[in-house]
Parts: sequence; C-alpha cells; structure tokens
Amino acid sequence: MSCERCAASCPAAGGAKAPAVRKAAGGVTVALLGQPNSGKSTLFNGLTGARQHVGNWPGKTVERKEGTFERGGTAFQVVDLPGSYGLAANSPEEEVTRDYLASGAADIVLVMADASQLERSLYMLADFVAACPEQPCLLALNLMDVAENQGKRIDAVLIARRLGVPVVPLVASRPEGYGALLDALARTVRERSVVDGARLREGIAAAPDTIQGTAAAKFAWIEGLLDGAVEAPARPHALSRFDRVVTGSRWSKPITIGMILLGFILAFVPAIPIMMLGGAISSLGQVVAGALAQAGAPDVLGSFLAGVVFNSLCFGTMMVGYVFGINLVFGLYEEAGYMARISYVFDHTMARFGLQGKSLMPFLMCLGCTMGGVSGSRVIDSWGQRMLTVMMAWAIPCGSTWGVVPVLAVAFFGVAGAPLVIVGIFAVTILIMWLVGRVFGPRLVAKGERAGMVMELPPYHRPHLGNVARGALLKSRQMFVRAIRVVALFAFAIWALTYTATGSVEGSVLYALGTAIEPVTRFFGMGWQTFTAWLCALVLKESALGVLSGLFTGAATPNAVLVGVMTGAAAAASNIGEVMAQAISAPEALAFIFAFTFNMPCAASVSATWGEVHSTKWTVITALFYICCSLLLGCVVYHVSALFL
Ligand SMILES: Nc1nc2c(ncn2[C@@H]2O[C@H](COP(=O)(O)OP(=O)(O)OP(=O)(O)O)[C@@H](O)[C@H]2O)c(=O)[nH]1
Ligand SMILES: [Mg+2]
Repeated sequence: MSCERCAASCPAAGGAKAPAVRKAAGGVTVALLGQPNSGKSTLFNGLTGARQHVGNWPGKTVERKEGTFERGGTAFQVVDLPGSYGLAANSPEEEVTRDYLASGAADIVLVMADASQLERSLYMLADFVAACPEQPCLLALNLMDVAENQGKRIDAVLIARRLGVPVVPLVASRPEGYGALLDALARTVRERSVVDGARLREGIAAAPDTIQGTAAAKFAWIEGLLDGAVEAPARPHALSRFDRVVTGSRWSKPITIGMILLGFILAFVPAIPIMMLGGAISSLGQVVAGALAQAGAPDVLGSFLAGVVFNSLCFGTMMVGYVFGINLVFGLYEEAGYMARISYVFDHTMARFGLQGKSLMPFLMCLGCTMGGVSGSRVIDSWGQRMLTVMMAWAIPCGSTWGVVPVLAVAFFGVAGAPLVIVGIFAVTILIMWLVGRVFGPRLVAKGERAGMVMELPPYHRPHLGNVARGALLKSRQMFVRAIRVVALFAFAIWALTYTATGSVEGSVLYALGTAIEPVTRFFGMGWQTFTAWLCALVLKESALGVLSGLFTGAATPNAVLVGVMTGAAAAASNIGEVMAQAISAPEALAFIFAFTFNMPCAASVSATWGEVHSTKWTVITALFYICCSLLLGCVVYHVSALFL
C-alpha cells in the first residue's frame, strides 16, 4: 500500500528530499520501526539470517538494511530501519527512517517496543500513528524476557483490543519463538489492520500547538492505552543500585578502568590457543620447506612457501587471535549494556579533546592491537569524531611495540635507564595525540559537533554468548582476510629483496639498497640495519626485532631475516641487545626506539583504517603524518641525545 496520507502528514514529507526508495516488485514489504535498542536488528537477523550489528546501546543501525525471508509461500522483504526516538527528530539516521515511511514503500510496518520500558518506548508508536494513520501495522512487545525478569506482567490482548491491531509479545533473540509473530504478520497482511488513533488525534487537537503540548498528548494516549495492562513491582531493581555505583561520581572511573583491564586480560583466554595455532602453522612451514629440500626441490620454492605462504598465514592467525579475544570479551560487555556505561563515565574527559566517550574504547584496544582499536571506532556515530579518534589512536604504542622497546631500552640504557625511556614514550604519545587534536581536530570535527555524546543508558541484559561469539568470529574473519592480503603482498616483497642463492645477506638487494641510502637515513639517526627494521615495521611492527636480529647477528640467512620479519621476537637471537650495543651507538638506538614506536602502526592497520573511514585522502594523510612524525622524532632524538650520551 502506498502510504500517501502518511507522506502528506509525516513530518518528514514536507521538507524532505525525494526519498530514494523504490517499492519492491511482488511480495510483502515489512518495515521494522522502533526506538533505538528495541531489538529491530536482532529480529531482522533472526528473520532473514543476516548478520546486522546488534549490541546493547542505542544507535547502532545508521543505514536502512534490507533482507528477505519466505513464509507460507509468501515472500517477505524486511527493512531494518535506524532506531529513532520519534518521527520529528533531526539526526541523519532519523531522516532515513522518516523518508522511508514517507515513501510509502512499506506494505506493513512492524512497530517494535521495548517491553521492559514500555511507556517510553511506545512514544514511537504514538508518533507513527499520528503521522501515518492509514498505514497497516502491528506491534511487537520485544524483550519480554527482560520485562519478566523485572517482575512486569503485560496484558498484550488488552492492548491489542484497544489499538485494533495485533500485539505480540516477543523475545527477538530466540528465533524459535517467532511463530506467533509470523501468524500475526500474516493476519495483518490479510486484514490490513490500522491502529484506531481517533483518541490520539483528539488529544493532539485539544493540546496546545507546541512541541511540549503535542508530546504530552501522546504520552496521555499511551497512559490510557496501558492503563490496567501493565503490572510492575514497586521496589527498585537491584541493578539500578549497582548502576548508581558504577556510573556515580566517586567510584565510576576506578571501577571502569579495572573492568577494562580485566577485559584485556580475559581476552587472552580465547586468544592464546589461536596464537599457538599460528605458531604451529609457521613451524609446519619449516617442516614443509625441509621436506621439499630433501626431495630435491629448488631452494627458492621451499623458501617461498615457508617465508611467504606459511608465515603470512601464521601472522594472520596470531594477530586474529587477540582480535577475536578482544571482540568476544568486549562484545559481552556491550551486550550486557556495560560499554555504554564506559563511554558515559569518560565522556566529559574525552570532550576536552573534541571527542566523545565512545572514543575511549578504541584507544584502549590500541594498546593491544591498533587494527582492533581502529575497527572498534565503528561505534562512533559522527564520521569526523571517528576519523579523529583513529588518527589519535595511531599514536598509542601497540602490543608489538612493547615486545621490542623494552628489549632495546634495557640493552642500551640498563635496568635503571629503561623506565625513563618508557616514560618518554608515554609523554610523546600524549604530545602527538594533542598535536593531532590541534592540527586536524578543527578540520574533522566542526565546532557545533564538538558536544559530548547523547546516549541513554540501556538496561542491563544477560548477554547471549552464541550471538556474541558469532559476531566476534565474523569480525575476526573480515580482519583476517584483510590482513592476510596486505601481509602476503609485503611478505613477498621482503622475501624477494632478501633472497640470495648463496644465503649471504650482503648479496641481497636489501643490503645494496640499504647501504646506498644510508647517508640519508643517518640524518634521521638510523644506519642501514636500523632503517631496514624501521621500514619493515611499516609493514609489521613485530618484525623489527627479528630483522635487527637477522641483520646484526650476522647469522642471518635470508629466510632467517624473513622469519624474523614475520614472527618478530620469536626469531630474535637472545643476545640481540648485547650484539647491537656493540654495533651501534646509544643515540642511534634511542632514535630508532622513538622512530619505530611512532611510525605508522602497520600495513594491516592502514587497511583497517581505510575500511572504517572509507576515505583514501584521510588514510593517506594519517599515514604520511605518522611517517613524517617518526622520522622527525628520530632526527631530533638522535641529534639531541648525541650531545649528552
Ligand atoms: N534479552 C533480550 N535481549 C534482546 C532481545 N532483543 C534484542 N535484544 C538485545 O537488545 C540489544 C539491542 O538489540 P538491537 O537489535 O541491536 O536493537 P536495534 O533496535 O536494532 O537498535 P538500533 O540499531 O540502535 O536502533 C542487543 O543487545 C540485543 O542482543 C530480547 O528479546 N531479549
Ligand atoms: Mg539496529
């Protein structure tokens, strides 16, 4: 049915741009409408088998998504609309929803309400009925399990009688219980039932013609609709007392920091077996190479298989291990409703940097893996704030950096000097983040957009481990595929540059290139070996120690260098620090430490950044900024420290 009256009366219709919505040919189009976090995407996934992002905080779905399913010989097209609090609001996501309704593309609108906070959640229904009085619809009272846990009892039959359309209690996260909803949907298609909104219209007509007056009339209608239909216990829910502590002014920050640290530690539980699998893949590569050599295959074949193919897989698997762990643990936090609290607690602090509370999680995730942190920025709704978050997050030293820096710091500056180096690194991190905020902040986040986040705190839910694990697997798979492509490409390049038939590094292209450009790299405080390690770190941060090990100990065969490149510390000679301490000066080591730490994180992070921000221009700007910063730092640190060390 074309909802012409809706289009005429819908607040969106007046000034809205021509809706880019076309009606599907054949079948029945069902639009899911509801306030944020009411479970639309969960139902959408359950009905269509799609994998839309779901999570317990408002505002995840920002674009219209479509999927299909079949029931009783009828093809249904389901449209997952972005959540919005009403139809008169102004954010871009809310415009998507309004424009869609105004287009008349939906045959049936399925209004989703959160049964655990029904009165507030039904405001969308009131708005919809006022705007689209002739649109056939039905109402789903979702999150019934949560409402029941709160001790609420809802008389759906009474509400249905008052509305004149089917009203179905629902637990969207359990698709096996969709029978009643699908029956009600089929009935709505047959009967084209519309809500009896006469009382609502009378109320609105009698109310003062102001936003507040109209809203009061809508809430009065909801009150009448629910009168005698909802029974709720009077005592406050125990969790709301807990919430007062975790979001209150006194303990909120220490508790939040503790919970985040716990999350990072717990992430190792699923990560370690996956990382061990990665190690096994690398060893398998060596076995295969050895077997090929014994069978008389050309050396280049074994070297290529072990160095490029198996080591790429090894690195991809190892990296994805922690990414999976982080996604799983923080996915559980998100599902439980705790992530929204983390963002809330730090919102004010982050606003000082032009960011918002939601930027904190990506920052923290970057301490483990920049790629994971970058993909975590997806939760930030404003593109400018997301880009700025990613740009700042690149400055945070990742886990791989911490595998390299302490080894070198102790070797060159002793146990007493190393902590000073670490403090220096933290100070420069903050300096660079501040610099990024000052230089790029105004270009990315307009003054008006610099407000903190606006987000209601969702009620706590018991997380569904299966759903969260599936989501984490999906994200990890996407990341693995992205990483492996980049890694394999660079691994091939490095392999080609270090391969020599004799096995001596001096004969390799890398050696020739490195020594040729050494006069220039010396200006930035790095000799050819440290500069090569710096270059390899552009591809993979953890490669640096392995490369240094290969190049300085002299024991490096091309494949040892490559294994170092791919597996980092694992392949590093245990005495690398001592050997380097004899080969290069302390200023050069310090220059390398700083240039390496603040270099762009790794090629996979660049690819993840592009994947999140979809801007080649800003991805390139970010990469160039960090490469320049890193070289500049190397130069300054080298020349200044040479005066003292
Ligand atoms: N316990 C329980 N949780 C549910 C149910 N339906 C959805 N959820 C959870 O509620 C949260 C919000 O679900 P979403 O499907 O993302 O909500 P949405 O309406 O699409 O939200 P926006 O895209 O932000 O508008 C998620 O944590 C879901 O797992 C349910 O019936 N019971
Ligand atoms: Mg959604």
